[in-house]
Amino acid sequence: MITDWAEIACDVPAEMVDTLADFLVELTGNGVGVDNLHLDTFSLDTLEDTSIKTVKGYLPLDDSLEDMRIKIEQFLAQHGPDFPGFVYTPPVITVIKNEDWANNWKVHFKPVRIGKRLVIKPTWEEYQQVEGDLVIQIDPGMAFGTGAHPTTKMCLESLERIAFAAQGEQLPNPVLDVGTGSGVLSIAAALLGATEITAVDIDPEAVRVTQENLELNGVDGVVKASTTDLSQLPGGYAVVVANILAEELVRLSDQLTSRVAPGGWLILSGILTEKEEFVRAGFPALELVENPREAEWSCLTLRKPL
Ligand SMILES: C[S@@+](CC[C@H](N)C(=O)[O-])C[C@H]1O[C@@H](n2cnc3c(N)ncnc32)[C@H](O)[C@@H]1O
Repeated sequence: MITDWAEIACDVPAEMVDTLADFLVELTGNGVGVDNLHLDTFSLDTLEDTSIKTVKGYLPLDDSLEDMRIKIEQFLAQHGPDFPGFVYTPPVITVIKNEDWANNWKVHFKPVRIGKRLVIKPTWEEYQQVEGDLVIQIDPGMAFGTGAHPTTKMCLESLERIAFAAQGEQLPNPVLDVGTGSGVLSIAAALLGATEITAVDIDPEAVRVTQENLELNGVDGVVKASTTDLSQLPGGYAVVVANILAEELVRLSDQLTSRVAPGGWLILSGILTEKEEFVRAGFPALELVENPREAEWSCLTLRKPL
C-alpha cells in the first residue's frame, strides 16, 4: 500500500493552468490542485485573482518520481514559452504524509446533486434529503471518486438516463463497473435499481475503500467488489461503465466490447476531448448513443446492436 505522496508544484501563468493540469492528470493518473498564489487574506471576498497560479500534481513517493519530475520539467520548458508571462521556475516537490493526504481535501468536498435524483454526500457532511433523492454516501479515502469530477459526473448522469429509459425505470441487470475507485458508480447503479453489480479495480486499496462504501450505503448485498482482472469476467452485462483513461480504454476495447450483452450499454469516461475520436475508433462494433462533454472531458455512451 502507498504510504507517502509527493506533491509537485509548478508556478505558471493563469492561461497555462488548463494545459498543465491536463498534462499532469494524464501523466500521474491522479487529480490536480490549483492555488492562487496570494492567500494572505482573512476573507475570500478580498482575494485577488493573480496572473501566476500554482498547479499541483500528486505522485506516490517511489522510484518513478525522478523520471516524472524530468518529464514535467521538459513539458514546462517546451510549452511554457507559448504563454505570455511565463518564466521558467523548476517544480517544487513536497512530501505529503499519507494521513495528511487522506484528510486535507475533505474541506472542499460538499454534498452535490447530479442528474435528476442522485446526490453525493460526504459521510461527514449533513444533508437534508428531499423526496425522490437517491443519496450516495461516500468517503473516498485514498481512492478516486468523490463524484464531483466531470468524468464521474457524466457516468452518473448516463447511468440515470439509462435507468429512466428502461422498463420500470430500473437500471437493467447485470452491471459491470470497471475501475470502481471509491465504488461511487456501483452504489449509484444499486440505488438506480440494479441488483447484480460487479465492481473491479486493479488497485486493492480502491477495492477496500469500495467495500467500506458499499456497506455504508447498505448495498454490499448487491455489489461484489474485487481485483478480478477484466479478462476473467464473463460476458453478458446489460450495462458496463469504465471511467479510466483513454489509452487504457482503447487497450481494453476488445474485452470491454465482448463483456456487453446484445442490446446492452457501454459508458466510457476519463477521455480528454482531444482523444474522443481515438477512443470512438476503438469500439467500431458499437453504436454511439450520446457523447456528453464537460470542461475538457468527454464521455461516450455506446450500445451493442441486438
Ligand atoms: C478515474 S478512477 C474512476 C473511479 C470511479 N469509477 C469514478 O468514476 O469516479 C479510475 C480507476 O480505475 C482503476 N483502473 C485503472 N486501470 C484499470 C484496469 N485496467 N482495470 C481495472 N481498474 C483500473 C484505477 O485504479 C482507478 O481506481
